[in-house]
Amino acid sequence: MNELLNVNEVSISFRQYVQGLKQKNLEVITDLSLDVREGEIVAILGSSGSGKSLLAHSILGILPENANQQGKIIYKGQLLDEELKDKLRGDEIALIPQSVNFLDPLMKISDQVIGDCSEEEYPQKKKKQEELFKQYNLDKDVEDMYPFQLSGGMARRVLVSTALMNNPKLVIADEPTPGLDEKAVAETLKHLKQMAENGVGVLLITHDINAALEVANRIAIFYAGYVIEIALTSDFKEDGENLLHPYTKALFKALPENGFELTEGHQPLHGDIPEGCPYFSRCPNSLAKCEHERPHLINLGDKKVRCFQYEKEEL
Ligand SMILES: Nc1ncnc2c1ncn2[C@@H]1O[C@H](COP(=O)(O)OP(=O)(O)OP(=O)(O)O)[C@@H](O)[C@H]1O
Ligand code: NI
Repeated sequence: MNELLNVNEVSISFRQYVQGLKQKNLEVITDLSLDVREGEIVAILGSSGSGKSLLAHSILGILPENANQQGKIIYKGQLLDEELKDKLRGDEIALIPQSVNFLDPLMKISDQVIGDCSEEEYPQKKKKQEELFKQYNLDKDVEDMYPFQLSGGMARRVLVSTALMNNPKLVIADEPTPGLDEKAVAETLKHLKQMAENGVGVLLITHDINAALEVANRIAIFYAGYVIEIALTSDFKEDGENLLHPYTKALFKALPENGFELTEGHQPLHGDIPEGCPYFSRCPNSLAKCEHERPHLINLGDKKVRCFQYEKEEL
């Protein structure tokens, strides 16, 4: 599978004013690395507020003004700078937004799915929209409806159709499942799978571990703004023996089918990250150096882990 997206040591922080004119830098994402290949679903699993949407917005080039980004994002071998992001956004790189509020309440559905286009382009775009509606089970009369007339499931299918209008190569789905009933979740996940089968690379942002386990090929686990492990989804099956990081192992044990065995403590918050390994205070097998030294993301081939225990195995 060819590599599509390569996020290389990206950090995102915000300048904040504290006590008058004193500035503080609040780092939300630190040295984040991950890659997505064609036809692959990579899930990013992290708790609320861990910076998942920020990563999506950074890839799309829609970060807020006061954000500061470091590191490199490579798309198909090319540096994804602001100019290229502008060019590809909504085209080769598409977002399935977190909320159906992204739909314009005052605009007819077909017009917003098709988007701005020239008169010459219109017939072809209209044809594509009709094909997508058929594929996603949206009746012809939905075309002339307004968002308030759609059920939740229909609105989600409209968002999926909108993302697919311009045949994207990379789709970023930002928490597409919260608040949906079981059937709608299954349907959304099925759509993501279909995209991947058609060669699209999908970055699935979620805090729903079960959704990630169901469709992803690989799962990147966020902890305190770091990716602490990139695991194969199959590592979460059976007894979880193949998982590497102690946090991922704890997460696995906390799955309902494994008895909700939670570890003590909580994730350090932005701006309060210790100088050493962010998991040090909770880790059952920490080494002396973990307190003051931070491990990098150790490359073990398809899998990666940020933990000194695996240093000797690095490729
Ligand atoms: N414009 C901003 N200025 C300052 N801090 C911000 C700004 N936008 C986001 N943040 C900070 O970044 C953190 C991460 O936000 P983000 O929306 O990426 O989280 P998330 O992982 O997507 O959460 P959720 O699961 O709730 O969607 C927030 O907790 C907030 O502290
Ligand atoms: Ni979010």
